[in-house]
Amino acid sequence: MNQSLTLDLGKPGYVTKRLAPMLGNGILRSNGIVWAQQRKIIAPEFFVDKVKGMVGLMVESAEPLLRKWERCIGGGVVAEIRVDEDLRSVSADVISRACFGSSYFKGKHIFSKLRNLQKLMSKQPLLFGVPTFGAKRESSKEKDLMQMILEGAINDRFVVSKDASKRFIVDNCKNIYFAGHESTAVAASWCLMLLALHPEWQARVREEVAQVCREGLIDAESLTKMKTVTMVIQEALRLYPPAAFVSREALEETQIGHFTIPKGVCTWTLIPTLHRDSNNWGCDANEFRPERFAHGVSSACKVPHAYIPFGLGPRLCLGRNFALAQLKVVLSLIVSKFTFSLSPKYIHSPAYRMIVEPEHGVHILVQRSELG
Ligand code: HEM
Repeated sequence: MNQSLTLDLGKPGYVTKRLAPMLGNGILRSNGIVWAQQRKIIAPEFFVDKVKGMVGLMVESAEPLLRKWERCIGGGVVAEIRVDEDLRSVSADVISRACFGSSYFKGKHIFSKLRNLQKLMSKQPLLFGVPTFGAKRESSKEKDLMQMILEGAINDRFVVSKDASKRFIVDNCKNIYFAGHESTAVAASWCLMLLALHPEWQARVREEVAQVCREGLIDAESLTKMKTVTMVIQEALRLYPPAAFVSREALEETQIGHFTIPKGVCTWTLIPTLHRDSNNWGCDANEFRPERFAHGVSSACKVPHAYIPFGLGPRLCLGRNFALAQLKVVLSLIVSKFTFSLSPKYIHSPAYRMIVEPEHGVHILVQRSELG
């Protein structure tokens, strides 16, 4: 279903209607030719080369978290920290700086309003996902993502009037924030939970980061060398994929393989079910074993197409490279500065809401690492 190229399969009406006040007509809820056009304009801004240029700002965005945790430990040995909100702030800051050229901390009131809106909406069983946009970075000559996307929109024959390009930009700012902020933060929380539970993998990650980051410097080149970190992230996204499902509606009668899907019928792909299928992953499907990804996804399971934390096919996540880079930066910084274990306060309860999140948060006990 997800691999089908037909524009006759789209986001279901019942989902898009509810998300309309939050997402306007942006890429997440649009279908058909309107979606194809938006994708064409936005996609190039998330290509690997563009993301490489954002690693520096990802590191900058994570620094306040490191300083905060340092302060929490203070003169003591160990501090108990609930990581979720701190990771959400990092994620919001990264996306805000990268896309909108402004700092999360400056636009905090906008974020909290949008988060409240998302909290309300996540009480309804929907898909995954929250939004913002802010003022332009005053002094920077660099173009931020949104400026480039806006230029793409203005130069595009489909987005003709000034009003249409304004609408396009505002709606897609919300969409990118919605799609990227929460999901990446939650993925980072799950990674920390699993690393807290598996000190042997924490040690391996710490060792790798020390080896690949010369003088402790994390840059685009060092990220490409982080094999262990990548395996840990892949395994965390397998066990706790932030997007619980992808859904499609047949906008017209559609043929998929031997099946004829009548117009108006909705289909769902349940990602956690695929990711824990022992027929595909083996009898240890429910266990945390990052080494299964040592030779890539294709060797980790029988049917690699059933590993879809970022979806599959034409609507594959646009922010995949962005999210993976951010996760590597955040994890490698935290693991190189701190050692941590799960706090007795942690209650394991993955909640299947708009995204699969730890219902009671992730509490860890943090100490300064000897390397940090
Ligand atoms: C770990 C983090 C993330 C996960 C697990 C994730 C997951 C997904 C999934 C499963 C889809 C496909 C939805 C579908 O087929 O219906 C998707 C789409 C999308 N994602 Fe992500 N995502 C993440 C991070 C991001 C980030 C950081 C951004 C942007 C900066 C982003 C932007 C988008 C956009 C724009 C789409 C819609 C693509 C389209 O409909 O053409 N995502 N994401």
